[in-house]
Order: sequence, then C-alpha cells, then structure tokens
Amino acid sequence: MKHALTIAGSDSSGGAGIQADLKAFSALGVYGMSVITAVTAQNTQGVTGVQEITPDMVAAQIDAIYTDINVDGVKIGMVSSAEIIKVIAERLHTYEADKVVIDTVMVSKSGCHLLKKEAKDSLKKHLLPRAYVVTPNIYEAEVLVDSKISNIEEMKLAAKEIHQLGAKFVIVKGGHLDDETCADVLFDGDEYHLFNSKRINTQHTHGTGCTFSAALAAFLAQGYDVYESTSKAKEYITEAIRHSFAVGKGVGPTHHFYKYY
Ligand SMILES: Nc1ncnc2c1ncn2[C@@H]1O[C@H](COP(=O)(O)OP(=O)(O)OP(=O)(O)O)[C@@H](O)[C@H]1O
Ligand SMILES: Cc1ncc(CO)c(N)n1
Repeated sequence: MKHALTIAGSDSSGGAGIQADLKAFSALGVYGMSVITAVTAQNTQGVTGVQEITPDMVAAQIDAIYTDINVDGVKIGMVSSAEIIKVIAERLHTYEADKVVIDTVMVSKSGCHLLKKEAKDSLKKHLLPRAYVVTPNIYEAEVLVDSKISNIEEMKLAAKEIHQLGAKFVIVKGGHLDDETCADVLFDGDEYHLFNSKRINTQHTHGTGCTFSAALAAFLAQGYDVYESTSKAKEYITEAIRHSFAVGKGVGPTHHFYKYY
C-alpha cells in the first residue's frame, strides 16, 4: 500500500482540512498520515477559533514521519503563518520530498482567514517553488497574481503567471466561477488542459478544495502521472459533491464513502 501525508489544519466538524484529507486517502486505498499545523474550532456554519501549532512541533511531526516511513505523496493545506511555512519548506527540502501538492488555502468558505495576510509573500517565496502541483481556487489565484479573474481565458493567464513562481504544474480551480460548467485549468508550462464537469446544484460544498487536492496527492502517490491524477481527482470530487449531504445547520461535507452507504 502507498503512503500519503497531509500537512494541514484540523477541522473539528470533519468536513475540511486534515479530516477530509484522511477520509479521501482511505477511500482511495492509500495509507494516510498527518502533520497538524493548526487546530480550528469549526462547524458547518463557520470558524470560531484558530490555535496554531508551534513551528518546532510542526517540524517534529515532519521529522517523526520522514525518519521512519516512506512517503509516496504529500499535500499541504492550511499553513497559517510565515514561520510555519518556512519550517515546512526547509524540511521538505531536507527530506527531498517530491510530487508535493500545495493547496493554497487562504480563506474558509465562511470567510475566516486561515492564512495570515502577512504570510502570503512567504507562501509565494518559500513554498510555491517547492510545489509539484499548486491548486488555487479563483479567489486565491486572484490574490497570487493581483488581478481579477472572471472567465476561462483569465484563469489561463493567471495559471501561466503562477507557474512562473516555480510550481511545475498549476491547476486553477473553477468551482467559484459563476458558470454551468466547473472547469479546472491545468497549465504545464507549455500547454493548457481543461478538466470539465457539470456544476452540481448543492449547498453542501464544505471541504471541496481539500478533498480535490488530497485525491490528487493520493493518485500521484499511486504512480499516475499528473494528467491522469487530475482527471481521476476531478472524477472523485465530482462524485463526492454529488453525494454530499447535510450535517449540522450549514454547509455540509463532501461524501467519501457513498459507495458503502
Ligand atoms: N458545485 C459544484 N459542482 C461540481 N464541481 C464543483 C462544484 N464546486 C466545486 N467543484 C469542483 O470542486 C473542486 C474544488 O474546487 P473549489 O473551487 O470549490 O475549491 P476551493 O474553493 O479551494 O474549496 P474550499 O472552499 O473547500 O477551499 C474543483 O474541481 C471544482 O471544479
Ligand atoms: C482546517 C481547514 N482547512 C482548509 C479549509 C478549506 O477552506 C477549512 N475550512 N478548514
């Protein structure tokens, strides 16, 4: 069995963050491991508290894994502060981690800042150059390139610009584009590849970005190339959204195990 690692924040309601990632890893048949960067008090209605883990403790978790266990795929989600970003970048370098998927988590669906505003430059400078694939949503891509994105052509332009920050592949996700189709744009430094699905009409989209990037890391860990992995991750997230369900009073989670229920 292949081994995948998520470096991310905990979502107490289980829909996003570490919890979504581990569910996706399990559903896709890879052994899941976690490095927790922050604990959030969160439910389907919002985030009510954030407690960062110290950079030393983040480093200690990474060391514990890499000094003992082979890691076939990694995804990075919520990273919170410049200090945490630096320590993750440094350790990834030390352990020669490859095929790293970076989901540039910035703001939760409910509007809570999960990346401190002053840490944005650190993310660009220290972490994105280490990415095999980076997966910003429309809003995150807008922040990274500092311009508005409202159609596929602008998603392509942004992907090209983000590619120059050092990631090998860029996927700008179109979940937030106001369109019938949810198109994700992959740029490989040379060509654009579009991954389309019909938009599913549901309010239960808590953790879609986390689920997509975790599935991508799981498929890369299993040896699929980036194009196959993206296509399979897109299929996975589409079905996980199609089967999403109500938990609590707000935005419910994606479903990882619908085949069994
Ligand atoms: N309503 C929908 N129907 C079908 N696919 C969707 C829908 N919403 C999002 N997606 C797909 O889900 C994946 C995640 O995209 P999205 O843009 O929602 O990520 P995100 O904003 O980072 O998520 P999060 O808010 O959890 O951080 C993409 O492949 C996107 O196309
Ligand atoms: C911990 C965590 N990571 C990522 C997201 C996605 O926005 C979230 N809501 N919570």
